[in-house]
Formats: sequence, C-alpha cells, structure tokens
Amino acid sequence: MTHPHPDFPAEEARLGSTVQAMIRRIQILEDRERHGGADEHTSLVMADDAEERAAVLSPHVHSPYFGRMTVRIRGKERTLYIGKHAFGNPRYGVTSWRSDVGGLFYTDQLQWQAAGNTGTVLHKRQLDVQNKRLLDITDLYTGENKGEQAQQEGNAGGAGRRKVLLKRLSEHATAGMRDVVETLQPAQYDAMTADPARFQIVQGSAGAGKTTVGFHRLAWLCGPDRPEQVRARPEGILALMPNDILAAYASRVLPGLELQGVTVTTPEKWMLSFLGLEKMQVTDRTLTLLLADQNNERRASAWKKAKALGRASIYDLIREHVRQELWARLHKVAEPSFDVPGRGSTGPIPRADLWELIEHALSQPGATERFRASLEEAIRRRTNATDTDLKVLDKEIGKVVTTLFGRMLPVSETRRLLGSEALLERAKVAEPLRRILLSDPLAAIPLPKGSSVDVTELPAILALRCILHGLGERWDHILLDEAQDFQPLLYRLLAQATRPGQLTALGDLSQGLAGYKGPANWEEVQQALGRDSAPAALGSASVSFLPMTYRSTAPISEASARIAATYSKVIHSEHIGREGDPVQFLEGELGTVAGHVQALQDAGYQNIALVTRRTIDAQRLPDALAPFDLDVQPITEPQHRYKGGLVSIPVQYAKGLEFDGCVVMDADPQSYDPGTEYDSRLLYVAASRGLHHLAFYSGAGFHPLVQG
Ligand SMILES: Nc1ncnc2c1ncn2[C@@H]1O[C@H](COP(=O)(O)OP(=O)(O)OP(=O)(O)O)[C@@H](O)[C@H]1O
Repeated sequence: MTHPHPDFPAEEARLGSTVQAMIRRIQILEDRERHGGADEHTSLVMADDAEERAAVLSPHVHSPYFGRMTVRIRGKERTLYIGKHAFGNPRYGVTSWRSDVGGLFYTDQLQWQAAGNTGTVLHKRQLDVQNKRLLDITDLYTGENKGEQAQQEGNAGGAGRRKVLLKRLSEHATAGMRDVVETLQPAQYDAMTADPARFQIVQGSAGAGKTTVGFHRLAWLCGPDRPEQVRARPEGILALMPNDILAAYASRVLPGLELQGVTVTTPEKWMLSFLGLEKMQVTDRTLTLLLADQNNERRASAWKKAKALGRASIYDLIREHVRQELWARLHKVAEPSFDVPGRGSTGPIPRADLWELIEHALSQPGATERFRASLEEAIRRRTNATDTDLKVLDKEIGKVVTTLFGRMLPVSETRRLLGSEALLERAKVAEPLRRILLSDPLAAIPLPKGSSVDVTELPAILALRCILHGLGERWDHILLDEAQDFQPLLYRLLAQATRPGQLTALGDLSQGLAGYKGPANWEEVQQALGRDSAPAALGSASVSFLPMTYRSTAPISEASARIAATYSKVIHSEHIGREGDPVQFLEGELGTVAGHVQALQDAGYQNIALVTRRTIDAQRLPDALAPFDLDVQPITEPQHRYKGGLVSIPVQYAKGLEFDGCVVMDADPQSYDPGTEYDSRLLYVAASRGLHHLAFYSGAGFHPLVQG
C-alpha cells in the first residue's frame, strides 16, 4: 500500500526495528529465567524478576508506541517515541506516557524545564500501530508556524488530534472500560496530572471521560517520575465505584494501565468491611420512600433527615457524644492506681489528669488506642517503668481502657445517640437539627428480615468507629467515582483514610440521582475535605472541569443535553461533534423494539442496552422478547456482570456503563414523571448511554423532554 505521508517508509522501518529489539529483549529475559545465577537463591530471584519483566513487556510488542516527539535539549535535537510502557533499549527506546517528558505529548506546552535544562518541543506525531504494523501517521504539531500553535494544539481543536480521536471514538463499545492513553486530550491530561498533593474533584458531563481520566490518574500517580511523597503503589490504592457492576466494568482497564493490585469496591462495602458487618443487608429506605410515597410532606422530611445524617458536621456531633459519655463514665469509676513491681506505685491518677488524656486522645481518630498510649506514658512518667514493666500491667491498663471506652459498638451506639433526645441535647445538638434527627419519616417503609443497615446512617456509624479506633493504615490514594452521590460526611471520613491530599473525586452534579445523600455543590465537598486538615488550605480540594464530552455522537449528545438543561445549573459542556444516526422514536407493540434491535445487530452493533425505568421491567424483557428470537441478558442485580451483547438493565445500574446502541424503554410521562426532577435526571442518564445509536420507545406517547 502506498501512503501519502513522506515519512511512512522510514517510520515503518523504525517500527520493525523496535519490535525486533523488544522480541530479542523478551527472549533474553526468558533465557535468564531458564539459566539462573551463581547459586540457587540468586537463580530463583533472577528467574522471578526476569519472568515478570518479560510478562510486562510482552503485551506491548504489538504496539510498542503511539507517538513521536522531536525535542531540542541543550542545543541537541532528540527524537522520542512515546508508548504505554518504557523500553530502555539505547537505540530503539520508548519513553513512557506517564513520564514527565512523555506527558508533553498531550499538552499544549512546548517548553519545559528539567534538571536545570530547558527543552523545546519541535514536532509531535501520532502513529497508529496495531499488530506490529504501522497503519497511519498524523502530524499533530509541525512547529512550522508557532503563532498557530494554539490552533494546532488547543483543546482537541487541533485537526490532527481530532482526526485520531474521532477514529478511536467511532470504534465499537467493549464489555469493559478502555484505556485512552493514545488519545488523551489536553484538558483531560491537565485534570489527570492536577497537583498530586491536593485533593482533586473532577466535574464533567456524561461521557466527558471522568472515570477514564480518574483511572489514568492512578496510573500516573504510580509512575516512577512522581516524587516519592506523592507516588502511589497500586496495592495502596482504593477505587470506590457506585455499584459492583460498574466496579467489575472499570476493573478491566487495570491491567492495561499496569495497575494490578488496586482494590476496587463500593463505598458501602468498604464501610461495612471496616465495621466487620460484611454480611449485613444494606437498605436505602429513603429512596424507597421517595419513589413510592405520594405524600409530599413525608417525602420532604425523609429527604431532610437523610441530608442531615450525611452532613460533615455529624462527625463533630458524634465526637461530642463520645466525649460526654466518657465524662460520665469517668465520674462513675474510682481513680485508678497502678503498682509497678520493683518501681513503686503511681498512686491514684486524678480524674482531672485522666480527662486531659481523654481530651487529647479525642483530638484525632483512634481515641481508644491513643488514650491507652498516653495512659502508659503517664504511668511511665510517674514510676520510671520500662516497656517490660508495662507488659506486666497489660491487663490492668486494658481494664481501665475498657471501663471508659468499651461498650460503644458503632451500630448500636450511633443509633442510641440518634434516637435519644436527652443524648442529642447532651451532645449540644440544637434545634432544628435535633428535631430532624429524631423524626422517623421512614416508619412505614418495611425493614428487611434479619439485621440491616441503611445507606444514610452508614457514614455516621463509621464516624463513631473512626473516632474510637481510627480507619486503619492510610491508603496511598483513594478514587471516588460518581462522587455527586455521596455524603459530605463520607468525604470527611475518606480524607482521614488516605494520605493528606490523596483523593480524586469524579462526578457530575447533573447526573446526581441521590440528592438526599449527595452534596448540593462541590464547595460543600471542599469544606468537608478541608475540615480535619492542617493547614486547611492544603486539605481543601481543587476542582477541574472537563469541557468536552466524547462518548456519543452529536445527535445523542444533543438529545441528552436538552434533558439535562431543564434542571441543571451546571454549565453544559460541548460535544466533540461526531456524526451519527439521528435519534429514533419507536412506537407501538414491543415487536417494534425487537425489529429495531435486529436491525442494529445486522448493522454490526453488538453491545446494545434496553434501559428501563424500573427493575421489574428489565426482568420481564428477556421473556417478552424471546418470541422474537432475541437473546436478552438481564442485569438487574448488583452481582450481575456486564459481559457485552444485548442486555436489559434498569437505569440506576446503567449509570457509568456504555453501549453501541441504547433503547430507552418506556420513554413516556407515565414512567418518568415530568413534574419530578429525579425522573428527569434518570431520563438523562438513560439517554446518555449510547455511543453510536439512541432510540426512545413508548407504547403510549412520548415524554415531553425527549421530543425534539
Ligand atoms: N481522550 C479520549 N480518547 C478516546 N476516548 C475517550 C477519551 N475520553 C473519553 N473517551 C471515551 O468516552 C467514553 C466516556 O468516558 P467515561 O465513561 O470515562 O466518561 P464519564 O465522564 O465517566 O461518563 P459518565 O458520567 O456517563 O459515567 C468512553 O468510551 C471513553 O473511552
């Protein structure tokens, strides 16, 4: 095939040499694995190491790099090839995308400083390499007209970048999240690399690449170029996804980003595991009430109560309760005295001294252990006891600690506090908060059989545990997806569970489905994150905005943006302007949907979702469509996994997922109440799931928001 780019033959030859060099390297490593070192131990260590390095390198042979940059450093021109994995061969080396210099490939920046030298980017080129073959060359920046650099390079505005991106976006959906290392856009790169020492919030509309950018940020934070104090280890990272379906979907991106070992779970599971309550059922009775109860007053008070329970200041309230409880207990017990064999006695330790220790212990998480440590210190000071002496007193010290701090189990103690006017008053909770906390708007919503805990009370329960026992070893970094749906109180706890500044929250205020839990705005989150940090300025978060959405074609993006515009105050982002099928409207019997799906499948779309408003409808669809010879997999339980193909899925589980084609079932005012903002939000989530194709189906007239 002849190619118009004059450098094609040279690049092809260079690719061939790099591939050969990589293959040789893998062979050498594999040989080393077989022919070991001088002794058995060295052989084993070397073999393990070589095997691992060969295994890491192997997947990259098919596409060793995707970009090339010419840079001038100290007057000398150098050509760098940028790939997903650094390859250190002196002649055919590849620079990692995660390195500082590799990062220049993504930004508009042409000058940089490193080790006292200033470098200049002279040329940038994208190389489409697949299966060891060079398919295309696109020059992104040629340096010919520096005045037009911004036009060449700005926000996906650069024609080269845009061409490569559109090609990538027109590919078919997969059953898992993909990495976009080759086509990260400048604004995404900026959000990904935002100050690694500060909490970060990334706001962007559906399809802006928030989740994608978040996972790339994790890879970047683990990169060897990051300073040690902010560098993360994959096994030190906690990624919190809103449900198990999305957790499994997102986890598929981990190996490609060299992030094996990251813990991916849901916030609820993380909280329950801390509390040792993994078996407990989790309810969301507020949501049940909001969806089912027609009484506006009850709905309003359920909303208020859930909001109140999720306030960041609940932490202070619980701490004050613990403090009051300890004060009361302290005055019920005798002043303890410790006899240290061979060293004498402490004599009764005055209550006032013990209270000072308690106050000090409560100033940070893990008061119980902190109190014990300072009590031991007090004994040491009074008797000159050594560590060995203290061991003898282990039980006695333990008894004092338990008398004061024991019998405060997180679930029962939190519920005891939140259900008692006297205790709330003692904890200095003023009106109207006291009344709201004591109200029981959910009384009519049945509780499941067996023990259960509600999502709205979980953070408060964890706060008690945190105050008394801390949250364990801090994570290197925490990622929180769909961050608009979680309580400010949870943020406050997460800030204590991770290293200072090490949390990235990804969210879209217009997709918030849980306003009764989520923050009203990002300032509330910033405040929650900054509360326990010293200095507070470092603890508060920066917010980055992703200005462009990528997932869907122009007709789909416009249809979904129209829905969001009716309730969202967030400024809407632009879409990338990818052409595609017009949005379709399907009416009549279910057979219409079946025919439409078959046509989509015939057109080559494999991953198709029928998104329903209610779970029960998603459960029924497979049987209803079976007579039309359609094999529909239902995804209606959190433990179900999305494996691709044709699925029926309720909208709350479709959030965060994407499909080649999406049919929004029952897009009518009976299913999505036009007077309820929550329903408009659901409709937006449903309408924004398709990459290439969107259809609305209704058997009985369309919803006003979907009609063009
Ligand atoms: N730079 C990029 N290059 C190629 N594809 C991209 C890029 N950025 C985003 N995408 C694609 O856009 C789609 C949406 O990305 P992602 O799911 O991360 O968005 P999101 O903002 O988290 O969306 P949602 O709010 O709906 O969950 C994905 O298919 C992703 O691969």
